[in-house]
Amino acid sequence: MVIALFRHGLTEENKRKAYLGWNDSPLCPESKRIGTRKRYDHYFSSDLQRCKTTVKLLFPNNDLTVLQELREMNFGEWEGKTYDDLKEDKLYQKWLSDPLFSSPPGGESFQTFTKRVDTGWKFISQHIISGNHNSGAIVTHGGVIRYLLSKFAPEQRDFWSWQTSHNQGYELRFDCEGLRRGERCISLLEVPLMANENG
Ligand SMILES: Cc1cc2ncn([C@H]3O[C@H](COP(=O)(O)O)[C@@H](O)[C@H]3O)c2cc1C
Repeated sequence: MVIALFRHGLTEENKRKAYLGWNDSPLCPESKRIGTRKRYDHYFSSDLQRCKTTVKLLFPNNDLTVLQELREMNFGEWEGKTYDDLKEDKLYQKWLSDPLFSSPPGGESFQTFTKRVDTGWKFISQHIISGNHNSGAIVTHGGVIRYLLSKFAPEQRDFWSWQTSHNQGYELRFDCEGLRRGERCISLLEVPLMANENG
């Protein structure tokens, strides 16, 4: 069984390097030209528009389940702000030095974020297993992908060491029992996206 992870296309706020969690931002024109020939049995997307637009671009006309649990971490008062905007803020400095154990004001802690993503993952894995599907693809956010790779990639690496590009996804291959038991996957494959000739 394969579960693929794709990050949404580049947005205007990503370009500005602003914190973008539960706020949204339109995809840049260049990210609308991305495509893939890969196809999966079922598709899942974060409910934020940048992911819903991307899933339609990559996998048009397919069965889609939209899940709020697949959202990026909520950055609260820091949404839309950049490092330069925040660098003098004491709470921000504390979060940067210890992001797993402090949280943005009005936002989510890392623990709340990961618990929510775990709920989404459980739903997705049960959906794939009970539907006898061989594969599923998830279109979500950078932080969600990093967390899922730190938890399910064959090789144990921490959250920060994973790269999440807008131009490349990952396929995680599980055996059915391993997926059911929440174990790490058997193999991990990088899946480059390509420029869509129709774009
Ligand atoms: C713990 C944590 C620390 C982060 N630091 C930056 N981002 C990242 O989160 C967002 C990536 O989301 P998108 O894929 O929608 O562009 C970026 O705004 C970037 O700030 C983080 C995310 C998490 C979970």
